Amino acid sequence: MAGTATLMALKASNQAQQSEETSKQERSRDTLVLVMDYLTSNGYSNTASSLKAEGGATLSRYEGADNVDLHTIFHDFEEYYQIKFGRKPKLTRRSMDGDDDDDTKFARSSLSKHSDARRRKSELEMQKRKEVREKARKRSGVDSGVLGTIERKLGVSVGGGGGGGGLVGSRDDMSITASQVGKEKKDKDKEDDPFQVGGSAMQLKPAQEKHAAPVSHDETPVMNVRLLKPLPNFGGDIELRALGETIQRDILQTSPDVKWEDVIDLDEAKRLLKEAVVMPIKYPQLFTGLLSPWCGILLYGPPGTGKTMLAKAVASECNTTFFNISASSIVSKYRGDSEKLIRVLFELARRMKTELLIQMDGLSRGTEHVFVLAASNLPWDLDSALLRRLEKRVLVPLPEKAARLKMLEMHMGGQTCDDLDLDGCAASSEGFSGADIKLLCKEAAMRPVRRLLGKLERMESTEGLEGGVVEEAKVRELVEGNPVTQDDLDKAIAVTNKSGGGGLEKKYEAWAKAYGST
Ligand SMILES: Nc1ncnc2c1ncn2[C@@H]1O[C@H](COP(=O)(O)OP(=O)(O)OP(=O)(O)O)[C@@H](O)[C@H]1O
Repeated sequence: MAGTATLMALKASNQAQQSEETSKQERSRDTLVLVMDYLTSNGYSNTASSLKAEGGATLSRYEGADNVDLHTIFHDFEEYYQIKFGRKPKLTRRSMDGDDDDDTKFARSSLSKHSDARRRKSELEMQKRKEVREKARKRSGVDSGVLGTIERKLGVSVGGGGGGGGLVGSRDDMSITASQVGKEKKDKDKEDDPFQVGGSAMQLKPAQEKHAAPVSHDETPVMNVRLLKPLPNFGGDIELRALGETIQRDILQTSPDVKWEDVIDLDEAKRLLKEAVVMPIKYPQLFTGLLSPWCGILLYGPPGTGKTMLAKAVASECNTTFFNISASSIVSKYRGDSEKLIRVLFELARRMKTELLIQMDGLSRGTEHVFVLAASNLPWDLDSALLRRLEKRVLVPLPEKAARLKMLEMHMGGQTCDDLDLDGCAASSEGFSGADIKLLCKEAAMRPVRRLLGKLERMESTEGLEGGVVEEAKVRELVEGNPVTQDDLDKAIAVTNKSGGGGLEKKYEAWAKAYGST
């Protein structure tokens, strides 16, 4: 029995050793492949060819995967390090024997070829460093083959001891860093505890910011700044935590301060949102059993029609936390990792107890409930499984004439204007979105300012104010004598193009008939 156990233990240890060896080899191969990709995409084609030749057939059979390159790895490592230690990692250091012009020389040599003399010199230096490092490695029993090749081909010095330097830190550097990491980790463990206030600094706001002091009305309006709890540690999964940080950066920590009245028209959408979020918070007793609140609402329609405004109104009205996650932040930043990002998003939303869940508990009668408000310009491209979960789908259309008139009145209300034919403007701005109307008004209001700027410049020179400014009272007087005219408004309509529906109105309506649910 004892003999069998020993045999099995030996076998297991042998297997572990083998798999470690395989991983090491794969890592070396992957490093080379990524370096080769990097060299090729950065114009070091000769070096890349030599590397390929020297790497042999194995290297030719591989190429970098779609969603990874050296640059991304460095970037992600920097982010991870920044999150963990609150500072950027030091990846390079100035070579002791390099002169101050090295950076310029490097830049120049990146564009042109090295001179022979310089190449010989650097080869000699590299050889010297390699020998030093080899000795050190022999002492520590670490293999040097693959890295040695990379160093040579990159022309990068990977120094041993104190005198090294170059693009990549030496292994000696790494081990020093690692031991510092170990030390810092001990000191930081307390800070990194997700349940300790005062932990990971990035996502925490000082407590006193929670109730920002009111400011005078001409300053930024009072924002209800929220105190976010530190991130959970996601069972120690560093990657998930980093994703969590990304999402948390997209959480609006201030109340967006948009009221229902600020959103013109869109009564159907407002009704549904109130029904789904606002009222269940106020009257949870009414929304139980079959009447449990909606879990997801999709707002769809042309760009600039008020979908984001509606979401902000919900967030302000219910004092909920607003995660504004756009498709681009999901797709571009973590290419290929969008599933993970979504998982973290939900994980985070479930754990945001102080702000979100206490509110959401009201909605979900104690179970962890997250309400999803999605917005899309292209609803027909959405996955049907996702659509099914967005129980209510509301079209947010281009504004009708009456709504356009209200928008024009709202924007032009604060301007010094002649008697403007806003009704006529509303009639001739058919097809404009709310955002287009805002642009149109800005353009109209800008025209008198342009005239004024010329006058102000002339005044500066006649009053000997070169470089100085004309008195505020005088500027105000000039503004009052220079209102927005009907001609300004007409010209603004003429130069402002609709960005809205792009002729898709019929398509939105058809989709609304087929899939809409209000
Ligand atoms: N119904 C509306 N009432 C008041 N303002 C509006 C309305 N619709 C649009 N606006 C104006 O247009 C701007 C852009 O609106 P918003 O960001 O809500 O559009 P959106 O539908 O989310 O656009 P996109 O689909 O491109 O993200 C708002 O800041 C606001 O000034």
